[in-house]
Amino acid sequence: VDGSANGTGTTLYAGTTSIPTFLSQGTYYLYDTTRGPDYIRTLSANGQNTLPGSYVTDADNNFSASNQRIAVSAHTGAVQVFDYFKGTHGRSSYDGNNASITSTVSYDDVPGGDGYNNAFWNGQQMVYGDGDGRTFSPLVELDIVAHELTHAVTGASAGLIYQNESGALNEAVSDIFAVMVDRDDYRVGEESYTPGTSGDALRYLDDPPAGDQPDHYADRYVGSQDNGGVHINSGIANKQAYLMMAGGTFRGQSVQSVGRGVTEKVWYRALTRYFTASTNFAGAREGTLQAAADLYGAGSSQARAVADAWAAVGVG
Ligand SMILES: O=C(O)[C@H](CCc1ccccc1)CC1(C(=O)N[C@@H](Cc2c[nH]c3ccccc23)C(=O)O)CCCC1
Ligand SMILES: [Ca+2]
Ligand SMILES: [Ca+2]
Ligand SMILES: [Zn+2]
Repeated sequence: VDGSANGTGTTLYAGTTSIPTFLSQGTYYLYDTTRGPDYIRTLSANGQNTLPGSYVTDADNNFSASNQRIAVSAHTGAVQVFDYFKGTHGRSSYDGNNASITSTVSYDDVPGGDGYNNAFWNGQQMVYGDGDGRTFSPLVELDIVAHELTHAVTGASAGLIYQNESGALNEAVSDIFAVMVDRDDYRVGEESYTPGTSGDALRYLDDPPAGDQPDHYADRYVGSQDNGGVHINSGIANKQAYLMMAGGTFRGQSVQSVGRGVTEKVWYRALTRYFTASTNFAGAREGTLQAAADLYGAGSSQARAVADAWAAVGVG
């Protein structure tokens, strides 16, 4: 699928003269067999809640209908995130072993009513709602796809338990790699969040409080909502990563910018080699410091930036 804006897509069967037996000749699918996994594929639940749903097809490979464009967005996003983890981190799919990837769009509309206002990784595949048109338009933008597929990477590596501090770290890892893939901003959800309002986003790594999140450990949520605030306290680690990327002086602590390239390498190495299921924010500081020491040396300016950014958000 070339994923061009007008929704055309060329499904690739490179390397195979015949297509998978169950796909019909002369019909186009969002089904990519060219990157290592047996398939990266995108289907539709057609508003129902049965997964994985049915293939989204087109006769002339011009996926221009609105339902097709939604599917193309999720599909090209999945391919781009696959390419990111492979190209930048040498990871072949979310499990490092070319696991196939399935996405399903148009999940679980309210019967005769609004689209589902969320998206998720269910342990096996990515699932996207069409949104209600007020809070969200279809949640298939690149940074949300990257957020969801990163949950799969986390699940196949650190396995950070999805509650309290380890859950907030799980969430932050997904937001951090969301902004690494969707490289032109530090925000998550800006394309699909509140279609009637421009300039806002679901979350802001540069300014977590703009998304009702804390940006300092002293302000962490300690209640039981949202699995102990996993989408709330992620703001603390999100801000730490932002300060590594962009630098700045925050609450009196100066941090030297190391850029997105160093930040993504440090956080990827920490996630895949040092974080475990129960890693909390203190553990995340240790893991990112160790990763920076491995990559650049314990006394390096990069390691210093990691420590300063954690200090700025009140950890360590
Ligand atoms: O992956 C995640 O962390 C979120 C998964 C939420 C979910 C979990 C379990 C079953 C169903 C849905 C989905 C996203 C999320 O952050 N959801 C938040 C914010 C949100 C989206 N839609 C909502 C509707 C109502 C309330 C909050 C929300 C949440 O579920 O809290 C990630 C990027 C955008 C959507
Ligand atoms: Ca973004
Ligand atoms: Ca908006
Ligand atoms: Zn998440």
